[in-house]
Amino acid sequence: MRATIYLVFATLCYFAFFAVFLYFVGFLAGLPFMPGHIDKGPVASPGVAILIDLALVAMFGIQHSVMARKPFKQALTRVVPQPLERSVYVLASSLVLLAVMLLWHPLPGVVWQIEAQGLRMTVWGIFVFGISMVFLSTWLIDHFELFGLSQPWREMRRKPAQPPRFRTPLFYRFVRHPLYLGFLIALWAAPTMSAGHVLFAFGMTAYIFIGARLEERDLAGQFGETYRQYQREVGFLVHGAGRRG
Ligand SMILES: C[S@@+](CC[C@H](N)C(=O)[O-])C[C@H]1O[C@@H](n2cnc3c(N)ncnc32)[C@H](O)[C@@H]1O
Repeated sequence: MRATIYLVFATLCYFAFFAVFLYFVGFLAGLPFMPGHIDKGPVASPGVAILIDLALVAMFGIQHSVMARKPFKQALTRVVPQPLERSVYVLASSLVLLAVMLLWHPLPGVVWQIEAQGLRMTVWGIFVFGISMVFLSTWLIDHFELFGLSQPWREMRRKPAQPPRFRTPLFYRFVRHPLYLGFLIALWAAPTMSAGHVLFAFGMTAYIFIGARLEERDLAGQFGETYRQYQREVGFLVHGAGRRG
């Protein structure tokens, strides 16, 4: 019964994540039918809007970075059952991302606008490619493990917890962070780029670089020489660039 409740909770967290992820795609794309998006939302003077938006991005970065670290996970499992630790992280991340999007204050002003229809469509194609790369990368690592469903499923089937596995399929043979690369592509591939969109893209780009460095420190600790060898052979975000000697 307890294991079933865990699985139900984890499934709810998973669908919450999925809904927020879809909303994020629409937010970033500025879909006009959305109640709010990167260029539509609460109005404030530019100075106030910038401060609020920077605080939101910082909140996202801090929550992600702190909750993903081992000491926090260990502390969390003192109050949350081990099989639900990942689901709680997924739920917290989804809620924080939702808050960022709902509280986001658009900034007026266009930084660039592509006029040619063909070129606009090409940039939209690149955006879709970036989002697809994010989604596909989750499956390459282990989608259900990453989003906290495998853990309670194993508990229900009375299987032992599995240690993390290091994987390098497909994209991971060319760059160490394809999922983050997909995000970066989607953040910057905009046919019309507003000042607010640039602020969001800059903030998230900074977080991605910091987050990836922290993640690599953990991965090197977990997988030792195997990961350090991978760092020497495979580029950081671009094939052949950012290898660590
Ligand atoms: C949101 S994913 C991002 C993965 C990677 N940074 C990327 O951009 O593709 C973060 C999780 O993936 C795990 N991870 C990163 N690289 C991995 C690899 N090559 N094999 C298995 N797990 C990996 C990390 O330990 C972390 O739990």
